[in-house]
Amino acid sequence: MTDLGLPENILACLFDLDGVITRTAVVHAAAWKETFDAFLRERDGAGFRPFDTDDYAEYVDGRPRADGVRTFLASRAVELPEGEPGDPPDAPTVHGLGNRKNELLLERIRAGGVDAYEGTLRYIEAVRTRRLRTAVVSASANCLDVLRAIGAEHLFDVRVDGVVAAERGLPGKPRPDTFLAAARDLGVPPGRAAVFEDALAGMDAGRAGHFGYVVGVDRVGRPQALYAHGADRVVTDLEELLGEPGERRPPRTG
Ligand SMILES: O=P(O)(O)OC[C@H]1O[C@@H](O)[C@H](O)[C@@H](O)[C@@H]1O
Repeated sequence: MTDLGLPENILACLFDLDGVITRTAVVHAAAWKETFDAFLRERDGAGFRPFDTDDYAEYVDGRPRADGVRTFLASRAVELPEGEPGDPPDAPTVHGLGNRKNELLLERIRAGGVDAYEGTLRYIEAVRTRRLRTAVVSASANCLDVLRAIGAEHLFDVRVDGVVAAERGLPGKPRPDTFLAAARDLGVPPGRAAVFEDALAGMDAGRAGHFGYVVGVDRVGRPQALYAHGADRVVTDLEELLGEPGERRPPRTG
């Protein structure tokens, strides 16, 4: 292992955004809850079953926007027409619900700003100092704006986000294609790239792509779920990985 807590053969690090680099996973989750609860209340009346944190983790977190809508609604045996990407936010369609959520997300981001995980930024700086290559791999179409909000876009050699994936026709997480595309763009085989993810769908993508190492970032106290979905190692903050073997080395003499 290196002093980055990674196997020696790793040449590139592929970072998820929401929940790994920025404290935005909870903002997405809150916008989804408001969207789905309003939809379910209107459909099922006051006794509706609310969207909860398990629903978010299992059906929405890490997936592209429209896939999140489809996967959650399917879990409740609800079918909606697809509609069009430009549907208004009150349209009872997959894209309408997705657009409603995006409005609520952007309102929340405008009001509260975006915070980074400082430990992740320090880790990425250390990775780059050691001349490993870096990519951000996010399902979010808002990825570039969020990175710009924290002034971190220069930390990544490659970006494969919701916009890039749509342009290239890449299926999102839990499929491995966006991570594989990032590794390819960096010129590194998957077996020599490490994936850093907080979402179960992202873990599944890391496992399906046969990446060299998969780090689960546990922000919500569910390490077992991350291991069950393929993590090689689970940390609560990336800074835990810094300097690990170094700490165990005996002090130099002479
Ligand atoms: O709606 P956006 O910004 O394109 O994001 C898509 C998805 O991006 C993922 O990073 C989030 O975990 C999901 O909650 C979100 O739905």
